[in-house]
Amino acid sequence: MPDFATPPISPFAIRFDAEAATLSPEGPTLERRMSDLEGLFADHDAWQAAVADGDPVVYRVQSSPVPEADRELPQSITTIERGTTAGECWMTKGHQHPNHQGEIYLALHGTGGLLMFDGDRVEWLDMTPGTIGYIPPGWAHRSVNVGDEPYSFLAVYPGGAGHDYGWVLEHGMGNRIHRTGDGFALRPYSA
Ligand SMILES: O=P(O)(O)OC[C@H]1O[C@](O)(CO)[C@@H](O)[C@@H]1O
Repeated sequence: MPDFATPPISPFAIRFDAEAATLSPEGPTLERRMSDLEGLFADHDAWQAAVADGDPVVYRVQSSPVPEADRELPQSITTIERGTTAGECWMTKGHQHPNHQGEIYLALHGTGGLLMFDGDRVEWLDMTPGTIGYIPPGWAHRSVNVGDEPYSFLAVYPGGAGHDYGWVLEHGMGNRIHRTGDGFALRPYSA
């Protein structure tokens, strides 16, 4: 499996294939299965049943070789499979940057959304191919697949930003995203 490069890194070109949703050269690929999303779906029994029933891959993150190290600027492509758990759309875990730094996402394929929460205000951005979603410092962020096919997006973020998953478990994300007969709906977090 490819590794991250070790700083100091010499300048290099990264081939971005938006159609194939790939970065080349490749760094590591992270796979998140249903079991990795413990405590995040509202219906714990449905989550547990999905884990028992094959523990499906919910999303994959393919990185370039640029590491998550201070002052570096890593990139990755995340692909979230289509699916729901008790009606809740499949999504990333979501995280806060512990030292509050911004980030951008560029939607590549499928239909998704970017849910952001600062502990008080909640924001939702529709993400369709070509949309850049800007995540300001201090906003926890989660991507959601609300469409009928896999949803892919490119992320570019400060390497020292970090991932605080505990913040999301403690504070929630403000809303939950449910599939409905004709699309999707944002519902209060407790629902
Ligand atoms: O870290 P999470 O919440 O599982 O989400 C994965 C996504 O977030 C990132 O860590 C960037 O914020 C990417 O690598 C990937 O797009």
